Amino acid sequence: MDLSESVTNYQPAETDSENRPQNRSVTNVAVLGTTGSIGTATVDVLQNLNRLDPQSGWRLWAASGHRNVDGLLEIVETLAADPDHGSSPIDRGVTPGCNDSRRIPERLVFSDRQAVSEPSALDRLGRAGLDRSNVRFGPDALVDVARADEVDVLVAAIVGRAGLESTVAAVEAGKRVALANKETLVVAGDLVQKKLAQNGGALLPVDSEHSAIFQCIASSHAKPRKLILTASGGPFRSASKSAMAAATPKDALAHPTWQMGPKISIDSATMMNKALEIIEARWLFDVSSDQIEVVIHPQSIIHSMVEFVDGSVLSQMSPPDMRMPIQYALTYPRRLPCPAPELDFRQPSELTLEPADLDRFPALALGFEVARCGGTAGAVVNAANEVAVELFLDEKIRFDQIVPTARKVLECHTFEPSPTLSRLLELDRWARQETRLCTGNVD
Ligand SMILES: NC(=O)C1=CN([C@@H]2O[C@H](COP(=O)(O)OP(=O)(O)OC[C@H]3O[C@@H](n4cnc5c(N)ncnc54)[C@H](OP(=O)(O)O)[C@@H]3O)[C@@H](O)[C@H]2O)C=CC1
Ligand SMILES: CC(=O)[C@@H](O)[C@H](O)COP(=O)(O)O
Ligand SMILES: [Mn+2]
Repeated sequence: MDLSESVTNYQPAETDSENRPQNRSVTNVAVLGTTGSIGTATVDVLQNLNRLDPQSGWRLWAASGHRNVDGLLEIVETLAADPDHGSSPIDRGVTPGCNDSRRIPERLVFSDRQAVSEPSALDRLGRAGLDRSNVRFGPDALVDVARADEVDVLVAAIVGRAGLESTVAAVEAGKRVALANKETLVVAGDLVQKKLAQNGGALLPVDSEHSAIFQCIASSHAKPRKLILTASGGPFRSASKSAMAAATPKDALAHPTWQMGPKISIDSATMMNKALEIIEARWLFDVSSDQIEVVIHPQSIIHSMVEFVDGSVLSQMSPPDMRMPIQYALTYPRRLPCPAPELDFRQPSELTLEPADLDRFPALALGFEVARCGGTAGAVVNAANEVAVELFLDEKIRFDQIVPTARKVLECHTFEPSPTLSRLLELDRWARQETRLCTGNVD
């Protein structure tokens, strides 16, 4: 089944409500990775939708954090004080506000058990109105949330391979998944696509480039001939190789246009982010690697482009603010006012496009190769990259060692074309160990 078709054929929220338990007009959203950059932007979108969406109500039914206990509790406290959160439009019309218990997420997951061991954290949970029975610990609790009957939409906002199992569980349960966690498709795109076809859910892209492509395809109802991914070029777009070799974590984290978590910020600096996005696009839109191009667009206004068979090219533009693609994945096919700023074409501005430098950014060739190979290649490169990024942030390797290390680990592995999920997870563990070994960082 063509995934782009399954995405565009997805039935909108109006028809969903008939099938929901108790005919709820409130959409229950589970945001995994709530404390992160995408997670907090999603909470802002939900609060805004409750103020503006006359057709439905939105509730953060489940939230998760890993280490940032205070951050998660602050989010719970903010929502508990928001009279619109969790209420349906009927509640808002008849009795403004909703009962307090619905403002508080029904499930709170701390995926790192150790993070909540202090008594002060447990006290604060109680003061926020959380019943201890609603709080779960450990990675298995993420999977339970992703499958829960009450969940209408899962926002997959955990960073890295750690987001894989919960995203797969939601796909298996036939949920609408708003996918920020691109690593899921990098590691297991083929398997996820097959599970999606079997279970009838929907995978809606949150990643800005893929949301842009999806918006172009959805509005033209035609199959694309080519996908043109835009890349900002990151903080080292014009840097020399020697400057990149000497780059510190602080230099590399300073993304010119986007505010993002540390791992994706380093990926943008090496352009491994674009490599991961090439692989993500290959699986999400069921195109071959030959149908994908990358072009540098430093302003991050054109989020990507699609070329059709007649040579027409469509692009999607908006300011660099993730709340727009997040909201579209939640409300598709409806468009609603969004808290993100607007473009102002009355101000002088420049939108430029330039070719990518494959020599200074070897990640791009690696991305195309992995997208072409499929099989076990994505899991291995992803794991090696995740470890190499951590090592760079800990100042154990240089910036310019990240991508060559990922390639080296890929070349050390024996390719398998049709791995199972458990085999991919085994290779993920192997590649992490191999990365530490080949960089001399074994504990
Ligand atoms: N930020 C952006 O603008 C964009 C991000 N994306 C993708 O979205 C995903 C999230 O990115 P971003 O929000 O920037 O990342 P952040 O680092 O800001 O947030 C990561 C989230 O994942 C949680 N987390 C970290 N490790 C684990 C783990 N082992 N198990 C469970 N949860 C964990 C963190 O919890 P805690 O903080 O509590 O430890 C946090 O909630 C990534 O896959 C990224 O590539 C895609 C496009 C744009
Ligand atoms: C916001 C988003 O989608 C990021 O993936 C962004 O694309 C990163 O910017 P780069 O283009 O520099 O990788
Ligand atoms: Mn992106």
